[in-house]
Amino acid sequence: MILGRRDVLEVRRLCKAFSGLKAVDDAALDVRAGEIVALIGPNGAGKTTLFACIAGFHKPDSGVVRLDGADITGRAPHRICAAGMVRTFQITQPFATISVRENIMVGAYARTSDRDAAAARAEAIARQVGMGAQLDRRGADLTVAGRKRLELARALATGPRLLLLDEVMAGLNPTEIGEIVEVIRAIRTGGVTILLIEHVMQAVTSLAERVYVLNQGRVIAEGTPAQVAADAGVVEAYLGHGAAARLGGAHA
Ligand SMILES: Nc1ncnc2c1ncn2[C@@H]1O[C@H](COP(=O)(O)OP(=O)(O)OP(=O)(O)O)[C@@H](O)[C@H]1O
Repeated sequence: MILGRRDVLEVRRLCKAFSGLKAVDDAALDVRAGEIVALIGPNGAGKTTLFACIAGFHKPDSGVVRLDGADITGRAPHRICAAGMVRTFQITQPFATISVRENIMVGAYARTSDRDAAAARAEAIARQVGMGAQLDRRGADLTVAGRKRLELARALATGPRLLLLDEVMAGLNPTEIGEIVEVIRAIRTGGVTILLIEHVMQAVTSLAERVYVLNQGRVIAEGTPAQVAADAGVVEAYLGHGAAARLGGAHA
């Protein structure tokens, strides 16, 4: 047992329905200080909705979200950001006509109102995510990989203790995935705790100490990447009813 690792994030009995569809159904999870935790699950499992409820973009129907022990359930995103938690978005939307530097400064203004300080912070963070040479490029001129890095940088510029990453590797090639995995690892080494939604299993396996699996709004498994990959219920959720038996003894 690891002693002394406190919970940064606690989610309990969280529910969110859309017109009767239970997108998140009694979900619970914990993220401890310094961890990288992954949230995985088939398409439509409720991962993004759970993130949105945690970060204040949706008001949950019921349940509790605690950040460092404080109840933040239903608080507005900017207040949650000020409290030290920020999320990125799956669909990246950089400001197209302004530079990478200015895009990152938008995040930095969450911590400072001084323009020079925000610019200096933006430049330091750009270097941290490997965008030091692209500071003057316009948002519109970035590749998919560049937009993903910028999304990460904008979030990081707000100075979070807990960073929620929604599919930052989607659409990237294996080389780009390898590079962003290293960036994420370095962010954690710098003291930021990370919860990430990810479909790229190679990245989940190499980054995450623990994984939660969501299916139809419910957490169906939790454990190390190897433990959840060997879980019959998880195999069923991804591949359909009876899959575990069809795959044979290893998953039965
Ligand atoms: N704003 C909304 N209004 C109505 N239904 C929604 C809304 N957002 C999500 N849903 C539905 O809630 C369910 C969960 O969606 P969600 O996007 O959270 O899943 P996901 O696990 O993030 O999926 P993916 O991996 O495909 O991004 C889906 O059935 C989706 O259609």
